[in-house]
Amino acid sequence: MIKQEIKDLFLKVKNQNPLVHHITNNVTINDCANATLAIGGSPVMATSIEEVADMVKLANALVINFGTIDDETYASMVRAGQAANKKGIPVIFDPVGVGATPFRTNRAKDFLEHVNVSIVRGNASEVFALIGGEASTRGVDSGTLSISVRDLAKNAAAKLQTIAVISGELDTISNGNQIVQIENGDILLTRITGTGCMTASLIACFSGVTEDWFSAAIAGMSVMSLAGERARKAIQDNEGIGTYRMKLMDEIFLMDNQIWAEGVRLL
Ligand SMILES: Nc1ncnc2c1ncn2[C@@H]1O[C@H](COP(=O)(O)OP(=O)(O)OP(=O)(O)O)[C@@H](O)[C@H]1O
Ligand SMILES: Cc1ncsc1CCO
Ligand SMILES: [Mg+2]
Repeated sequence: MIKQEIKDLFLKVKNQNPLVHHITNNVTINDCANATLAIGGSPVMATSIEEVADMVKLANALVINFGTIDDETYASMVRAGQAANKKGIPVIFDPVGVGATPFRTNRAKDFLEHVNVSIVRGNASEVFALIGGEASTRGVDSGTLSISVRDLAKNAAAKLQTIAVISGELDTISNGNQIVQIENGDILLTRITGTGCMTASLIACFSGVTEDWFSAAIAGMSVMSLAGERARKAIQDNEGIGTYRMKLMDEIFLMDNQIWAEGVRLL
């Protein structure tokens, strides 16, 4: 059932070319723009508080990523988020590094008080920190956890009234009732920066063309993990993460409903 709905989303993205407004970090911003283009969306990255609300008026989805947050960018994020809520487009929040420093954790909590987030996408320790857990986020990378990822996804979705997407060895998506896990992935995805950030962009593309944001979240997350698995098979033994990064972008570009349906392993 969910699989058929997701299959239909690939063509919708390609036909509708959703505009995804990002306010994101300055490490992986270019990768996010290219991942958006590769799946069939249009990216725009605009940060000034003077224009973010106007840009949201044109957009089909909004990505907010805390990677290199500062006070000025944060104010723009709140303004853009509120404009997106008013318009009814999905807000995808990537709480990068939350749990690592009090500044990030406090700002993330403040953001959730001011903006209705449709989908939270993070690694396990970031999402755990977001719901008040004692997480061990190492900079922007996930640490160990004292709760199962299934419980974490379900609790986070219920507590934050959102869809929770937790990436990891098994990706876990919950809307508070249902839980879907994705078996695909490859450890090399953790050896290049921005695969999580790009996942949020992919989710935004899918959620910009449907009202079924749960399916959109599963679609975006599984495209990254399946593309990562396929990219590993596409590199030679004497090639490393430089080639892998390029192949990953190729596999996102090549992804369609058929490749997806044949390769995805949902639990
Ligand atoms: N142990 C693992 N084995 C296989 N795949 C993994 C593993 N850990 C993460 N992944 C995959 O890596 C991708 C990114 O997830 P990750 O949890 O590393 O995000 P992240 O920490 O937010 O990344 P970034 O901050 O660099 O953007 C996902 O597709 C996920 O399935
Ligand atoms: C490495 C890094 N530092 C801040 S944002 C970012 C990109 C991955 O999240
Ligand atoms: Mg991340």
